[in-house]
Amino acid sequence: MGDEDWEAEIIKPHISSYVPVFEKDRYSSGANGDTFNRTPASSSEMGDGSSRRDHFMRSGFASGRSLGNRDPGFSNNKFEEGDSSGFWRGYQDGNDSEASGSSRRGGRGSFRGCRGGFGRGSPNSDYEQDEGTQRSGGIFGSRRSALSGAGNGDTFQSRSGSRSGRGGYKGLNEEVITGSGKNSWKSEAEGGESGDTQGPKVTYIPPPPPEDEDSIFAHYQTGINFDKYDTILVEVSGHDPPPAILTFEEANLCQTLNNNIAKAGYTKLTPVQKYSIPIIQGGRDLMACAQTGSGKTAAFLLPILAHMMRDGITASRFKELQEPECIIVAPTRELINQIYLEARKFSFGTCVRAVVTYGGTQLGHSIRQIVQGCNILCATPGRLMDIIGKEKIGLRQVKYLVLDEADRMLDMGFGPEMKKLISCPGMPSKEQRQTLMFSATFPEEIQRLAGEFLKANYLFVAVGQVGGACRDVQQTILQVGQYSKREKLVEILRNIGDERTMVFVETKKKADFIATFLCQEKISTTSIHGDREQREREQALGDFRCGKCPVLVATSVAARGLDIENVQHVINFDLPSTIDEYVHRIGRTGRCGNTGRAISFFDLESDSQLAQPLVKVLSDAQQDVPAWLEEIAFSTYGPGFSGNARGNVFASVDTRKNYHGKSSLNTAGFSSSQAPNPVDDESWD
Ligand SMILES: Nc1ncnc2c1ncn2[C@@H]1O[C@H](COP(=O)(O)OP(=O)(O)OP(=O)(O)O)[C@@H](O)[C@H]1O
Repeated sequence: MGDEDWEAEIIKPHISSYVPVFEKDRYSSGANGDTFNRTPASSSEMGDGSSRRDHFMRSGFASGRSLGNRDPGFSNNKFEEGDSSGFWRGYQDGNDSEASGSSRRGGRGSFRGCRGGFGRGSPNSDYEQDEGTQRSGGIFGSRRSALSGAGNGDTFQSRSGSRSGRGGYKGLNEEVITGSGKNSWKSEAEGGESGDTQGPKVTYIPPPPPEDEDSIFAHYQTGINFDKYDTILVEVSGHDPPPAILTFEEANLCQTLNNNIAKAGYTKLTPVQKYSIPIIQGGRDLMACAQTGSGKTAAFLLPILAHMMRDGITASRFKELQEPECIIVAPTRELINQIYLEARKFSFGTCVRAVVTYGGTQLGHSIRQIVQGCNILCATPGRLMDIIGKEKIGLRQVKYLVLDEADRMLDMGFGPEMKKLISCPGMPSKEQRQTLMFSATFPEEIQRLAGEFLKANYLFVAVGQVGGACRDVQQTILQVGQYSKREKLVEILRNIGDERTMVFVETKKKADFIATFLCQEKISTTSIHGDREQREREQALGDFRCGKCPVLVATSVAARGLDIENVQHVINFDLPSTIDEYVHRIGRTGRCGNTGRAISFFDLESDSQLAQPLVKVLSDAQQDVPAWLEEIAFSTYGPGFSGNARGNVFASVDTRKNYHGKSSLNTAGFSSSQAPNPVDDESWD
């Protein structure tokens, strides 16, 4: 079946009339609606459709694979709006369960353009992160990927047999807990290499990052609102915080670090950096919460590197067992790789060696990198435990443990693994190491869990509203029913033109479907989600980054941390189930003082539970709140709800205050909550 035939199958309902007209940016630096007393951070190519299509076929998503040649059952369903028996309806209902998947599986096997996930056994949603999210419940043994290698035209490959055969498959890409001792951590990669399981061998070796200085220090420009960061209120709580610094000079970094900072184009500290750098340099544990895109990565990397240099760190040598001084963990592969590149940049010209390891890549390759020397290990959790289990990494020298996207690292998905990590033999106790947690969101319950990882006197830094959205993102919420979403999406994307846009959907299969659909519409698109091979994921991200594919359809795997230049729009085709997720997703635009736009499709049928927190996020960020959304929020939560009132939607402050603290001003002039007896070490279980 030719492409034309495929296109003919997409039924086009009438185009709805409303397309948001993007106003001129209307960032307001006035009163921010924050009801807390805080101090300001500063006291002082694709032209025509056919080429887009061609490109789509060449690279990234579904590349080289037939968009035709589909299963008759699938084509019979025709993606018709409202066709309740069809595939479209099937996944929109979220019934992705294994039980209901048999008919879809047939369709999936031969529908090669729209790969991945049909009939996958995750109920309701294929929400995924790299590792761990779905490590319990119904997905064991149910995962199957579809096509391999981008651009190679490969045929469908199911991995489900081998995975389910291993038993206890607990992650999307790696890890099986087999039960005992240090060897209980097994990965897909390990299975393939050690031969003790039947898993497929993971052979992907990521290309080495460029070595030339220009590439290492390549950066994008700060935006027009960068200076407005200074007006954001900052609150520090905890006992005896050190004063903030105002300039890089005050950080007293060594010359090499200063050179690297200058080469990176940093001239001025962001608020989270002003407060976090002295806290970390002072040896304190830290939980820092600051808006997306405001420089949290450098806020922990710079003081750690400064300490390492101050301590006269020596170049680590080839050894079978490496003992890094710093371990950084993050929830997704792409994010940890990005952090690694930042670490490499700031440590340029020093003897500090950073190494990255993450799932979906050949374990042997990671080990070869590690044994050559490792001062800073950047890792995703599953792969980290693998490497520790293989006795390639020892923990005795760990002085700094960093959890980026810390709320995610401590939640149900990764929390148990993080707990295992800190209980690993050799890991210094929390009193003996420095533990640093960073995120843009920090729900109260997660803050309490964090106490187990942090010294009792840790400091809490809140830049702006904890869990609040970046104000440089213009947010628009549109009421769009599920059967009108595709048309609305196309309408908006045509209006946007070639500006870089991330489209978030809720499931992996929908990511594929929407990417395929956009391709049909001659909009050059690629996709990233957890069922794609790592090679494909990196290819997709690369094509998006360089502008070859201006549209990236993504699941939540791309919601956090990714720092991609020039992402001007985020579209929530599906709203996420939590407001924190929403905040992270829209934070892929409007970074580092640049402006961005986010449009979200609000489906009355499925999104009403998000109305209240959405109203709050919008009003806190001084965005227009649609009257209809307020009405839904009121009707859902009753007359007591006030969109502007601070509800219990976020942890608006350091949770220790709710129990012990009283606010006072410290010498630096910022509010400091006295917390002499902060969080007790609550039992995790
Ligand atoms: N002081 C600075 N001056 C100029 N650019 C900076 C500065 N600090 C950070 N940046 C740049 O700002 C961008 C965003 O930084 P970063 O990715 O660390 O944000 P983040 O706060 O971790 O975001 P997220 O919450 O989405 O993870 C990066 O490109 C980074 O290089």
